[in-house]
This record gives sequence, structure tokens and C-alpha cells, in this order.
Amino acid sequence: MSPILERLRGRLIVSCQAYPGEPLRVPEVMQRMAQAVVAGGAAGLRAQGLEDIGLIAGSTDVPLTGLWKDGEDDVFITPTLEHALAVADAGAHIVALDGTRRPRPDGRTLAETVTGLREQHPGVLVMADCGSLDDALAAEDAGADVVGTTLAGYSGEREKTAGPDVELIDQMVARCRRPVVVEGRVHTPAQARDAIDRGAFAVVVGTAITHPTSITSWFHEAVTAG
Ligand SMILES: CC(=O)N[C@H](C=O)[C@@H](O)[C@H](O)[C@H](O)COP(=O)(O)O
Repeated sequence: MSPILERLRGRLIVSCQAYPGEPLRVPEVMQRMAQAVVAGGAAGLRAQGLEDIGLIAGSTDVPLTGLWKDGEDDVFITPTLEHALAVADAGAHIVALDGTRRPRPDGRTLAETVTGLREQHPGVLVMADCGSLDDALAAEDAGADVVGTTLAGYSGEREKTAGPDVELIDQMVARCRRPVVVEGRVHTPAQARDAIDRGAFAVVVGTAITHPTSITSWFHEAVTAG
């Protein structure tokens, strides 16, 4: 297994993202966020956008998963080969891309995208962000190094569970040959631990660590309920 992946085995990856129009959507802020979570024990980072990726790659030494969200269409996580190449150029060790079986905006298959990326970046790893077991199995056949549960509940194939989609985690751990990374709605340390106990290779937490507006709303709703 690649040394980059080896460093993530059984560990926490923290996704540092702010969304369009938000006050923290400033690359230097996400760079600081990344440094803060590494200080807390994050073994890996996940970042969105070329500027964020470049800054974080240059100022931390943990494995970095990069993605570029673009477009309003169904396929928006690193949707084309051009996006994937740019994410790798920006310094990501692992390129996360849409790993569903839906048509991609540039007309390439996932396999063609992975091959095209590897031609120019032989050392880069590919994480397929999947929405179902069938996605994950197809993504492995397409050459993905890692399969993630990232799009479970967002691609129309699975219900959007309140927490992580544990049924899908169990299915993927049982059937996939590649490391399974659990990502999506992991909101508590207990859920993160449970994902590892179920056989996940690593677990990604975003919102519950790095999105204060969401976290605040959870507290706000609890305080004002009833
Ligand atoms: C579906 C989608 O667009 N997911 C994105 C992928 O990078 C991010 O918005 C999520 O924050 C990330 O997957 C981590 O998940 P959570 O924030 O639930 O811990």
C-alpha cells in the first residue's frame, strides 16, 4: 500500500471547507483551520478549491485529499478530468472525485478520468466519492485507490440518514477490495469510532469539526426547542 494511505489507516481525516458566500470562505482561514485540526490529531486533511489546496499543501505535512466542487449539475465533485488534473497540480496527494455511475459533464467515464489523471500524475491517488455499493464496486473496477461513502444520501440511490449510513458502510466493508473511507454526517466521536470498528479504513469528519454555523444551529435548536 502507498505510504500516504498507510499514514491514514485507522485514523481521522478532517475536511476543512466553507461554502460559497460564507464568512469563512477565505483560503487563508481554511489554511489556519487545517493547522488547528492537525494540532488536535487529524492524520489527514480534505480541502476544496485550488487555492485552499495549494495553501494547505504548502503549510502542512499530512496527507491531503483535494477536490474541486464546480457546477450545479448532479456531478459536482471534481466533475471532469480537467478539474482532477488541476487538483493534482495544486498539490493534493489524493484526488477526490465523483465516483457515482452518473454521466459526467465532459462525457468521460470514471475509468477514462482515472487513466487520464494517472498519465500526468503517476503518483497521485484517487478517492471515488460514492453514493451506493454499486458505485463503489464500479469505481474499484475503474481504478480508484480508495472508495468513500461521501455521496450516500446525495445521489438519489440511498436515503439520507441522520448520521453516517451504517448499512452502506457494512455493505462496502464486506464487498469492496479497496480501503473504505467513511465520510458524510459523522457528527460525534462515537460515530467515528463505530465506523472504524465496522471496518472502515479511515473516517472523514467535516461539518461537526469545521463548520461553526452548522454546529451553532444544532445548539441553538436544542436550546430553543419546546
Ligand atoms: C455531499 C458533499 O457535497 N460533501 C462534501 C464533500 O467534500 C462536503 O460538503 C462534506 O462536508 C464532506 O463530505 C464531509 O461530510 P460532513 O460535513 O457531513 O462531515
